[in-house]
Amino acid sequence: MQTELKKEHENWDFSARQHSQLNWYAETDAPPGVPVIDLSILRGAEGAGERQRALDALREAVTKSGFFYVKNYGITDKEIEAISNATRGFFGHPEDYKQAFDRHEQVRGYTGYRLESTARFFGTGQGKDLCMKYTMGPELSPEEVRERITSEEDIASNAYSPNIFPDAGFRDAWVNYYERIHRTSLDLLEAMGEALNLSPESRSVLSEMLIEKSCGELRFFQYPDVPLNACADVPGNGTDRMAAHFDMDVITLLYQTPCENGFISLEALIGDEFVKIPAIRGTLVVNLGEVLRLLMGNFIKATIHRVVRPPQRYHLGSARDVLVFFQAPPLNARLRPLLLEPGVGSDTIFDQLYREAGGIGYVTFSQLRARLFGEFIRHMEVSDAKHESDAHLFSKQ
Ligand SMILES: O=C(O)CCC(=O)C(=O)O
Ligand SMILES: [Fe+2]
Repeated sequence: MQTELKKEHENWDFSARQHSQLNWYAETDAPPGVPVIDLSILRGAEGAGERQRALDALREAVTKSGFFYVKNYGITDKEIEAISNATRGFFGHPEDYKQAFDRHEQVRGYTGYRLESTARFFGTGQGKDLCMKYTMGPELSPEEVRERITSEEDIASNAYSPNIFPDAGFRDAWVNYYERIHRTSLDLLEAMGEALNLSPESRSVLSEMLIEKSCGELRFFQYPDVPLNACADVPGNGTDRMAAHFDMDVITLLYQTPCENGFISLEALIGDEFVKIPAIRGTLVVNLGEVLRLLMGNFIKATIHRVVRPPQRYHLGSARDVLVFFQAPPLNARLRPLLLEPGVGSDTIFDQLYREAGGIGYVTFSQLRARLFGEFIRHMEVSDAKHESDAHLFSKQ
């Protein structure tokens, strides 16, 4: 089944892998300002003193770098391997088989290699995302979807488009991981409310986002080895595998595998420098999204990040997989400003929407989302062809 693609792209590997065997970085490799926070301690495993220290580290991270790692988050290698290996196996099928599961216009199912362009959406740089993708959203009953949809824009948002899976085993692995990672995101948000000393009123606004099922998306990206001719140090080439952007969600939980050759592809803009974020064994990379930054009046950081191509000497063994969960509130969530310490906060798009809402006293996530995405649609007016000018570098390896 896998020979067709393997012939075209000799270095593409879709085999199942045991994650304990990968070439991981260690906890001591975490860059300065990006701490490794133990979720079991935040959940109370080692008493109040240790818990307070973890909360302090969390507060520091979310207000300064906007990036941190979590360990001991309670999802096993077996669960991660189940979703990863099922999806790698799927990607190994011939293109016409995979096309039957392509709903990329609804941000569901299969999205082919170099089909999406983060550069195009954000207006940052040029080129396509150098990976193939698979996506699921929340599994909701028709009634639950009806409750949450309040406008035409909600339907167009595709937040509740139906999921599509190639088979039952694949679905089980995806639904299991979705539920587990969603729970983890809620625990982290709860801890963050505490770490930031939010007022009881604000904690209850936060939990409004927490208690209902989110409209978050779970995506798997497989980035194959970057072809030699497409590497970052070949004159005239772009340098991105996924262009610089911030996430349009509340919180992002990302599991990345290390490149076999030690290259580090993910980078976060901390201060005015892009800092390498290595794949550390047993951790998730967590960053905060634009929605949370707006709700918190700029108090926390929605840090810009990107995925870069290796130089030529690192092209072999530069493949990496990413399993990323974007947590977002339900579209009908009633958002209100989060009250921070006196003197903190600024005039954001959210504050403006809230003022416009007047006596209603809330802004729905649907309204905020429409305004936010509206900001970016204009970049999509730039022709797709502009981002295809280097397509010839990727057709064969
Ligand atoms: O591939 C990665 O490591 C980053 C993915 C990412 O930032 C995103 O999908 O928003
Ligand atoms: Fe991102």
